[in-house]
Amino acid sequence: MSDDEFRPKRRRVRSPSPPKPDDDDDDSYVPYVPVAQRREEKFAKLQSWGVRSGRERPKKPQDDAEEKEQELKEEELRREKARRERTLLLEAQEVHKKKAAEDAKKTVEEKAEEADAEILEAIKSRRKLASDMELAKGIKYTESLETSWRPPRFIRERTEEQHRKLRDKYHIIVEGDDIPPPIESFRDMKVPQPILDYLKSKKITSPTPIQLQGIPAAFSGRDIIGIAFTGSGKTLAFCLPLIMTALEEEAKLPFVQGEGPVGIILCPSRELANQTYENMVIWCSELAKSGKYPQLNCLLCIGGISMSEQGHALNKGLHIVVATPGRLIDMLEKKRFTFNNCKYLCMDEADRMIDLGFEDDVRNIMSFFKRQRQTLLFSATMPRKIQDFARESLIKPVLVNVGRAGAANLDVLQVVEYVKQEAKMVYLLECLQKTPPPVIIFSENKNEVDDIQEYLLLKGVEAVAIHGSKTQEERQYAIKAFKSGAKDVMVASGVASKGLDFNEIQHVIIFSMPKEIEDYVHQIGRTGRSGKTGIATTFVNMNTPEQTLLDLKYLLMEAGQK
Ligand SMILES: Nc1ncnc2c1ncn2[C@@H]1O[C@H](COP(=O)(O)OP(=O)(O)OP(=O)(O)O)[C@@H](O)[C@H]1O
Repeated sequence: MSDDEFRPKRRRVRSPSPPKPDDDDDDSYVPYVPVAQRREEKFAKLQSWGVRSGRERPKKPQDDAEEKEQELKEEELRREKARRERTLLLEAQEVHKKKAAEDAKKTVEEKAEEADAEILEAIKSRRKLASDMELAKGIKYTESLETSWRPPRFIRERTEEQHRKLRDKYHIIVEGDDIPPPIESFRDMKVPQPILDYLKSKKITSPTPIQLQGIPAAFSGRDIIGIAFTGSGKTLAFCLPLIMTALEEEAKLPFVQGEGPVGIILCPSRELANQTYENMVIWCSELAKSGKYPQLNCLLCIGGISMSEQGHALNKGLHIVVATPGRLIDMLEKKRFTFNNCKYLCMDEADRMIDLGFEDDVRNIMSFFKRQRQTLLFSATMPRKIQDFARESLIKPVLVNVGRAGAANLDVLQVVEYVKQEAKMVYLLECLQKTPPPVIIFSENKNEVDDIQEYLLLKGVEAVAIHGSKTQEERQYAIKAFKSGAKDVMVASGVASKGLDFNEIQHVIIFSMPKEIEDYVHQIGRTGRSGKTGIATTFVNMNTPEQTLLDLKYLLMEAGQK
């Protein structure tokens, strides 16, 4: 008998099956098995015969079935995990191999340079606006998204010099490569007729400077950083391109339930989201009413409203979502809809979205995108560091700047008054006499907002209040009452009212000066909208920080104010 034939018999000794009686002398060989192991084997054997330790309850057959099922499930999970790990490993190996092949071709200097760039890139990418997936896979898009839109021939035939002259005429500053031409009429931009008719009915007949350059750039599929003073019509500039994209996608293949959205507009506050959503709904219904365009479905995705109210929008193909970050993430995580077909992302008040607290949320939202998107960042103010950062995160962006970023609207007369802290309330009443209503009063502090409202109500002034701690209903009621003219004065905290478009505000009173000058610009921007003039009165005193006063001084000088 050879050695090979001999060994398996030896191993059999350890097997739980009893030795065969006719086994010959091979069986007399019993290798040493440590006590602990023997004990374990004995225990296992007893268990397989159904004997259990006293502490364990006797098992019922259904327990066994459950246990088996559990085991199967665990096994399946283990296998799934192993499969995933193997795929990741293979991918990593593939990337590594490719990189090694590329590296072999490079000189030492090139490699050193690349290493430096990588370190810099790693630092920057911590704050990049790209999705984690893109960052992880090193995906870098270099070309803007293609759209079917082209400017009319007569505009395409104009020279660069003619475009420049037109931009100068409207004080539009642009930066970027191959900038699409400015277009002076909505019709020449090929805006659908039903929307043209609707805009005309609202006395919106020719585009504002930000629209004139921003819309052609956005229609061309370009990423945009759009900066234009408050009340200059930015909303239309970023909503119309999304409508056009949605129409184009719907024409290719109509959306059915579970598909969409095509694009998303992110806003920093519920009120702003609500306002933009309402505009979107009107424009889309004008299109559908005409019978020449399909119905585009919009969803408002903000905290404080129940999703069942919005259920109807999810029962059909979804085209447009207007959202605040928190609720949007919630909906995406719950898979109420996906970004599989989403190719348009616009952030309103983008500087605030990136700078203040929302950054992680924004990055989280980015991680849901599965394909290249067109990204648009709009705001009245855009600090340089955010501009630079945004520029790096976008693809071949076009920067459109109407008036210096952060500059105040020149249609607002800015008055700054020294008012002692304890005299503010009383002076406020006097100040309200400067103009007829409607008037907005801003304070940075929620309690102060409540105190001012209470004081005004006591003095017989019809005032409503809005700040972050009010419920959604209270906030909506206040906005509605003020917009409709039922209330003369709105007292508001800066954050809650940013970007809101109220009709013909005569006077903005800044009861307590915000620390950031950008917030001041947004607040005074509630008046002097769409070409009308307004007054802003700001109270300052010993409590106002010196830096804030200096910023204010430069802003006033720049705006040519006293
Ligand atoms: N081309 C236009 N001609 C006349 N009015 C317009 C035009 N475009 C928009 N408007 C009107 O101007 C007002 C302000 O527009 P919008 O709210 O878009 O300003 P904004 O630039 O977004 O301001 P903010 O920075 O405060 O959010 C709206 O009532 C809008 O209907």
